[in-house]
Amino acid sequence: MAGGGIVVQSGGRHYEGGVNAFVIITCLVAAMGGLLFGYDLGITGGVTSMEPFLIKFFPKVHQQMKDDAGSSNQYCKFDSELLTLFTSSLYIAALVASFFASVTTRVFGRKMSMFFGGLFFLVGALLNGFAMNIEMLIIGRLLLGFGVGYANQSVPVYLSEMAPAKIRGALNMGFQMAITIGILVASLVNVAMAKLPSGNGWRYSLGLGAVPAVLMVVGSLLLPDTPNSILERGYNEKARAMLQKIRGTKNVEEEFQDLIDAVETAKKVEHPWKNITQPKYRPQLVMSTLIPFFQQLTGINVIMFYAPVLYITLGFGDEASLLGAVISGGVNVVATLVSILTVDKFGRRILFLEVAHKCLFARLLWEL
Ligand SMILES: OC[C@H]1O[C@](O)(CO)[C@@H](O)[C@@H]1O
Repeated sequence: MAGGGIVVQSGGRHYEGGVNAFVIITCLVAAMGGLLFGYDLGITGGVTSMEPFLIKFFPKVHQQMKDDAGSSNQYCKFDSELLTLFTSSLYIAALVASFFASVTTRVFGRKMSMFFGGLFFLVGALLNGFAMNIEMLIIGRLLLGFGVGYANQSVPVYLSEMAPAKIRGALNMGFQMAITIGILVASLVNVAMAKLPSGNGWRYSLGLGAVPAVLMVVGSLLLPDTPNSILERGYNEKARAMLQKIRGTKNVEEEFQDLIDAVETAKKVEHPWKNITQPKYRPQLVMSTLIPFFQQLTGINVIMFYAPVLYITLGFGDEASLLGAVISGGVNVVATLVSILTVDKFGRRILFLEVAHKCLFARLLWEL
């Protein structure tokens, strides 16, 4: 979901400059972007399985659950379009926002997009945490979706452009790692909050997302725009000065020249959409669209969104279903870590083929 950034590949060259304060704050803000995406994916399943939440906003669903309590038919206990709209409006809003976010990211820079992303996350979390009615819940959730759209466009591009070449790959994978940690943290928060005797646990679960959102807003204000983005907008000298600043050295000529070459090459492409549909680019087009498409179509987000609800409909108790979500989230974190640690050893292709087989096997098992 990148926002059209220009990333220079070092091609084995060793540019000067390493990890410094800019890179560290970049990682922090990026981590918050990933964490918030994961947190908002993972939080609603647990919240919608909390009784006080259902009683307040979805009394009919709660009543239906009570009525069905003794029945062996566990199917469709949570059959409410409004309830599923609350959860899935996140992705609908993210989809819409990503169109605007790509323009903001290109025209106003990555920093601006990250700032907006953080702001959407913040207001969305507050609205949800203080929700008095369903409207506040859904509007809050839509704003969180806008946050996802903006953060997913800008953060990976920002990371790629700020990171020194030698740690660029690792940092990019760190974004996915942060997503999975966010999902796991959400499920742990739900386990703790469901136990609050006040019955207000759902408010804390939904509202706690405001904490990383504040860090993201403040962090993105502290961060500079990337040299690539400044260059793209035509300010060459400013871009060079910024590159020197973030790399902590005056000796950046080689990297700067590569950036200029990349921008020039990008400018020469007159009809990018027409070009990409040419037969010679078919493999790139197919891979860049169908791989993420099918990755989402594996149904992973049914698990991430609804794990506790799924476990409840399978007959688990309230606490066991929240713990089930912790286990799914934990496996997701471990699997991501294993792939980060092994990707360079085995190569992307082997890992990809191995994962495809596992997904197929798991789907077959599920259908049975
Ligand atoms: O780790 C799984 C998670 O990662 C994503 O695919 C994002 O890259 C989410 O859609 C999913 O919930």
